[in-house]
Amino acid sequence: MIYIGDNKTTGEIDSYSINTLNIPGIVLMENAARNFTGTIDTNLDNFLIVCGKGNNGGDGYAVARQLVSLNKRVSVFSCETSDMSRDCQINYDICRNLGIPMENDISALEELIISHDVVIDAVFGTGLDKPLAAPYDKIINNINQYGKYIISVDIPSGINGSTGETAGIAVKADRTVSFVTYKQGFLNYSAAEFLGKIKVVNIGLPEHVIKKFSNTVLMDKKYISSLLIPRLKYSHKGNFGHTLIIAGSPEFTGAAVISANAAVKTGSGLVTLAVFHECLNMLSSCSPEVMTADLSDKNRLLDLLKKVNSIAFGPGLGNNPRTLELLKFVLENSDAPMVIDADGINVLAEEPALLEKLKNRCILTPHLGEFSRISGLSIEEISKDRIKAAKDFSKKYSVILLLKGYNTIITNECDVYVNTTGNSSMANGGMGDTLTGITASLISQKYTIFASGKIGSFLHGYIGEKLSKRSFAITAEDIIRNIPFYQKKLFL
Ligand SMILES: NC(=O)C1=CN([C@@H]2O[C@H](COP(=O)(O)OP(=O)(O)OC[C@H]3O[C@@H](n4cnc5c(N)ncnc54)[C@H](OP(=O)(O)O)[C@@H]3O)[C@@H](O)[C@H]2O)[C@H](O)CC1
Ligand SMILES: [K+]
Repeated sequence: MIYIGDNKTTGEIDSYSINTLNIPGIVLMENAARNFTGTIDTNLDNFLIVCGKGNNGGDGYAVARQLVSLNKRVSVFSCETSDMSRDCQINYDICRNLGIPMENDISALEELIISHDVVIDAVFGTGLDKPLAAPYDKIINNINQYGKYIISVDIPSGINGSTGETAGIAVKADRTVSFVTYKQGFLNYSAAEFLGKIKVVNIGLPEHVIKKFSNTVLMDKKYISSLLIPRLKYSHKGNFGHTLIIAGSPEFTGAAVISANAAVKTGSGLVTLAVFHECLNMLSSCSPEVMTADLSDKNRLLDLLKKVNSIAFGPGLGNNPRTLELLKFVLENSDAPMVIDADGINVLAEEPALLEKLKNRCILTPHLGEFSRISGLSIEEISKDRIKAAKDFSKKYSVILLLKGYNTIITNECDVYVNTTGNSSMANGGMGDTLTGITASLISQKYTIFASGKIGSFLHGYIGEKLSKRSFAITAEDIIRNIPFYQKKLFL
């Protein structure tokens, strides 16, 4: 499992390992350097390692030695040769003793970078604490301008590991090999262009140690598979629940159809789509398994509200008083767990008092704009720290919050899960409606609301990613058609 942490987390893990576990810092550094070196393609050669004076630089010197021991050609550029951290000094001295070519004259840097095939950036890691000034601005500019292939140690130098902001300028890495945790700042969209391909490696610490300091996790296939509930041979449709989808309006019948079809394909025993009267004759593209209901028939609706196992509310309903009234009616007459999306969220933003009624029974699935409306925070405020914004909201209202976007966040007040599946081939209308249907369907099948959000977002993005290998744009219909196949794959 990959945990997410900020600069403070690295410091805490470091000091716990050193002071409580009695692992000397130099051992941690050695493990970091060895595991970093292990990720480097064995065909690469001719490395220039650019080292700062802190422990990130120390990692760099240790990597230099590791590479030399693999018979690679290695040179080192030292940004500073005084006032180094203790472990940095030790590894610097070893490099000198081994006779590794070392340079510290900034006027030689450009030529050095040009004459090497790979630059390893070990200037700053989690200790970057101020804007960059000379000579570091020049060093980083040179790396970016002349580096043919750049691998950053822990963090691209110049990026703040906690916030993802740059210190004015930052290394644009082709690869980043990060230690122990995936840095929280990497989730900030502004950091994306600097990171390249990210890999997280351990420094010899068991998972239970890392867990002490982070409750934020990057979901992977193995984790999602561990959440799945196997279907018993003798189960029948009653075991897989009844999902009620309340969605659609004359302009947006598609949203309703998509959610309902996704719920069917995800395996809900029964699915009923409840729409306004004027939409009923527009549902020809609904999968034949979907039952329909007329929202103006209050008795039928009441009956459904009492017996269904989950309710998806919102896609395509319209942001208007009729939707708000309907939401109030649903909340007053049902205790079923709910997925609230799209216009369901928009009307909640108009009447925040209603949020009280969602306590412990609801997952909200806003995109950034919807989240801004319902939380009262600006998009800029949210973007600065999406995890914190999502967690605070979830805590305040006791709801599960699934904040959609590149690196979707799912949180239940204290634990945070980040989903990295999905890509821009899925950036088209109907994707959110699909996720809503999938999530509600999972809840009906006895998954917890939290697990449904996690599995739903992973599965949805996973299908999109797989299909995008052979298709340029992926539609909601493409996703829905492939749900059962990839759901099965997750069980393997
Ligand atoms: N548990 C782990 O994950 C381990 C990580 N390791 C590596 O250690 C670094 C963090 O090392 P640290 O020494 O804390 O910090 P840095 O090396 O990133 O940088 C600190 C030095 O940089 C100077 N600094 C900071 N900002 C600037 C700036 N803008 N301009 C110039 N100089 C700057 C700072 O100087 P000060 O004067 O501010 O003190 C420090 O000298 C982590 O990223 C990993 O790579 C361990 O190796 C193993 C355990
Ligand atoms: K670095």
